[in-house]
Amino acid sequence: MSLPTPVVDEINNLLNERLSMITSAVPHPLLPGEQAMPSSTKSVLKPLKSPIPTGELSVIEKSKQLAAWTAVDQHIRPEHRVIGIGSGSTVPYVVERIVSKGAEANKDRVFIPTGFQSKELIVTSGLVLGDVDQYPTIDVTLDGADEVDVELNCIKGGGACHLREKVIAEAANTFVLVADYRKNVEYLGTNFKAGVPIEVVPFAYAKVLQNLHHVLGSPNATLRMARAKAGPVVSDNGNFIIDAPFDREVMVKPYTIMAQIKMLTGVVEVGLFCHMARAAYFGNQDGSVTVKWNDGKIEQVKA
Ligand SMILES: O=C[C@H](O)[C@H](O)[C@H](O)COP(=O)(O)O
Repeated sequence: MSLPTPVVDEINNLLNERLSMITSAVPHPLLPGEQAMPSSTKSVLKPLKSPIPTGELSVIEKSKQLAAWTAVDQHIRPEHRVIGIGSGSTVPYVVERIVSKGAEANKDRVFIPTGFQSKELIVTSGLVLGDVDQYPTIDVTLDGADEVDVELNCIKGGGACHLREKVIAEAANTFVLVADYRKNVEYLGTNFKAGVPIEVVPFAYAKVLQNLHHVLGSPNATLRMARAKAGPVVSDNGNFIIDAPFDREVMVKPYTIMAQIKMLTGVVEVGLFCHMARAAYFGNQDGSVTVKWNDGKIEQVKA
């Protein structure tokens, strides 16, 4: 049964009137049970804040900044939504560059930290914080390194963050390293003499040390001690860190020694990242950036 034409017209007029009120944002009396709309539905973007204090940078800091800025410009694309933020002294420049793109560019993005330091960087810059358990797939992760060899294997963990860093690196479709020129070496252990950082559960540290000394050939492996606290460094995961130096003939095959260390019971993670990085960016003293790719290509980028 159809309604008479005057009734249909009446209903249509009422609907059109109500629609024009809504679209022209004219407030209308509330219906029973209806809630008032917020006065504006437009989200207000808070300004972001750079983590880098203003002032002149030393040559090394400038090199870190160049590497970080170039890597951000080349690897964070507008469509990227989930970004991993690594740890160390080069990463603040990564965040600085991301922040410089503005609140609008970053408003739909979430940033995944590799530890306490990067979490603080993300939060204090005004970026949105997420975690890898919410975002197990990351578009791109940018991180520092203690040293990087010709095949882009690297030592990480100088700041005891390598367990989370490896998880965030593995979760990323693209993992990119940023560092200054001192980290660009032929084989690992060239300038970084402290050894391979190894995160161990506290209960097992003495046994792991014994194995490193007598089985794996690192007689000088030591438990990392804290500087402003009595006792050992405790990682963000509540574990201890051992630093294990190895001879050159061992370090030229980092994957082999990484696998051997990882097999020791009590070891949580080893600070050797092998065959993981897509590219490594090294800022140079002359203001250029050396970019090494995982296919062996090397580029020089002028600032
Ligand atoms: O645990 C710390 C991390 O692996 C760092 O990314 C690494 O130590 C490099 O740090 P930096 O950029 O300060 O040399």
